[in-house]
Amino acid sequence: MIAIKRLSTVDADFKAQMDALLAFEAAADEGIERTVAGILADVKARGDVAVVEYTNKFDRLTAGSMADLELSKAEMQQALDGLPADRRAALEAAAARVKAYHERQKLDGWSYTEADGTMLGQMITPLDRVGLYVPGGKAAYPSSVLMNAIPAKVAGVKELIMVVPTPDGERNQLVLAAACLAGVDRVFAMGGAQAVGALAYGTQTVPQVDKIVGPGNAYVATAKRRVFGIVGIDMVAGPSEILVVSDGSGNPDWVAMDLFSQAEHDELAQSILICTDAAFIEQVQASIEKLLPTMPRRAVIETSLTDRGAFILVRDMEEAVAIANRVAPEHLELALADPDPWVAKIHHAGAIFIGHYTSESLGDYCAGPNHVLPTSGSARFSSPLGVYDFQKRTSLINVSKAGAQTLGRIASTLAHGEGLPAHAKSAEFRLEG
Ligand SMILES: NC(=O)c1ccc[n+]([C@@H]2O[C@H](COP(=O)([O-])OP(=O)(O)OC[C@H]3O[C@@H](n4cnc5c(N)ncnc54)[C@H](O)[C@@H]3O)[C@@H](O)[C@H]2O)c1
Ligand SMILES: N[C@H](CO)Cc1c[nH]c[nH+]1
Ligand SMILES: [Zn+2]
Repeated sequence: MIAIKRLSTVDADFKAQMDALLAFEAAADEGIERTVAGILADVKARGDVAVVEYTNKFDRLTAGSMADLELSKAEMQQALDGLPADRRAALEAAAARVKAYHERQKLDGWSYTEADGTMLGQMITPLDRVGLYVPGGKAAYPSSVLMNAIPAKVAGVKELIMVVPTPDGERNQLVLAAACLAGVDRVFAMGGAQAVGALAYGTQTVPQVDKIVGPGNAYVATAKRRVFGIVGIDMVAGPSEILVVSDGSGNPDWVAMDLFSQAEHDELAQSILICTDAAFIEQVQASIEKLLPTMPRRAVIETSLTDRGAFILVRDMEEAVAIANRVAPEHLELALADPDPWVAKIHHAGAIFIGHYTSESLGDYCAGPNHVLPTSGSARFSSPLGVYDFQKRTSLINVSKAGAQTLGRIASTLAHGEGLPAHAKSAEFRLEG
């Protein structure tokens, strides 16, 4: 039997068990921190040479220089042109849906003018150049190309630099086709902390970007955290997570497969079922036993489920919702007979999948919302990747002569209060009489 942790809210030590289940924080692991710090320092010091060395080592390549790692526009176009018709149609359909959703997110500037003629406002500008991290270690992610690039394009970012690891030199054609379709400007076949370092510091070949976005494993998430400040980052989007809230309605096979769908990403992924019905938990366990042997990625799924998965039995839906908010999962499925009343009670989740027909996997590919989502509880303070991540706000202030009289007096008084006389004088010089 696959040994998945069993928790129940009636257990005396339930809170401690929950803390242990969630305490695991791969991106903060000391060993990973040390490795990533070393790689970043080396990339900063030696640029291209270090990036090529680490890429050869971790992705088992034999690149002689950075030129060997940059993909040409022609190669991307060939990948798009060479796609089988069904794949191209699926890619285009997903891209169109993602674009339509994200176009609604675009922020517009605004301004207003006061009675004395003073104008105040906010101007929105796109970022100049962004780095898109597309994961590629354990699986290939053409969908992540679309999720990263389309909102950047909608925002009007001028230059998109994509990095993607190509283990053993395997260049995934769907990934390249997606990059071509989405209008990515340059693509480098590199990943991990070395790719994040190259984008953050710039190298002889890789241009320094203003912001790095996109999901990745614990090395990528740790590297993004460490370069924050030199460049912007979107969020901590690490190993995938799913939390299914069930009332015992629905099909246990569907729930089992939904748990697998995130577990198959990574041994460090986390799949949790919260259920009000003990008998249904047993049915899901039986479905897991039945379905797991059929899964090509069963080894990854089994490790993820046994190391990080859990079944949590709750007394009622109020408890289920409270625990879901405590977990703040990347993906939350409400596998309920009547889900709608519970949606507004969820305050912390990257994305909510409502009702039995909304499998999380539809959101991964083509529903429209972004699949780059906050993990490790960071949905408490972070949002899905969106157009707003690629836009900046700048304040606009145009004070009229009359406005300078009113504001000048207020500013002068406060500046004297702060002991900053130059500030006071600068305002007072503009006062009349
Ligand atoms: N949160 C989200 O929105 C989201 C979306 C898609 C995928 N994901 C997650 O992204 C992750 C993708 O991970 P992946 O591994 O497939 O690809 P990845 O591209 O994130 O990582 C691969 C790279 O990690 C580096 N690396 C691996 N082992 C290393 C080591 N021992 N030392 C130093 N560097 C090392 C290598 O440079 C390698 O190229 C998964 O955890 C998946 O769940 C998250
Ligand atoms: N579930 C991932 C986000 O955690 C996204 C993805 C891409 N492909 C399949 N799944
Ligand atoms: Zn997924």
